[in-house]
Amino acid sequence: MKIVIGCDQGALELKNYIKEVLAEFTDITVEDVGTYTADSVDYPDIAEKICAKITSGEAERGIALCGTGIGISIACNKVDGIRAALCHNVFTARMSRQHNDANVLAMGGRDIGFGPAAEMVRVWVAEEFLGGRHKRRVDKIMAIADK
Ligand SMILES: O=C(CO)[C@H](O)[C@H](O)[C@H](O)COP(=O)(O)O
Repeated sequence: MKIVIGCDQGALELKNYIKEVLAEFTDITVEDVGTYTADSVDYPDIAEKICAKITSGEAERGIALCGTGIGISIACNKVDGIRAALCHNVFTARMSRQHNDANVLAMGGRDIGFGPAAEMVRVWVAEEFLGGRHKRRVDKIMAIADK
């Protein structure tokens, strides 16, 4: 599985740490679309880069990070085909995969500590979508864009 990861200046350290966590997985490749320095950038630009990799099929999933995770998750969810979940703990990270088939995990670098973030990422990359009644609901979410 290929995962695309990106952040703004509010989550640069968290992004670099998460890349170390993802390196534990031999079956995961990571593409970092920035930002790469502490200089201020606009998180919607990063969100667009992340989502483009997913909608083009270059990456299966994404991890999107800003100070709170709020702005970048809002931006990602403007892109058709993206289901970005702003998660705060292992439970929400797990549910975002099992029930929502989230293809983007959003977190806040000024919110989540490195330890909890590592556990969330490990769970999120491993969990599968449960389908069934959840597929019906996810299908309804995705159909909203066509209305
Ligand atoms: O978008 C956000 C809030 O939803 C993020 O937290 C941003 O990282 C934050 O707004 C950036 O703030 P900064 O003061 O420009 O670093």
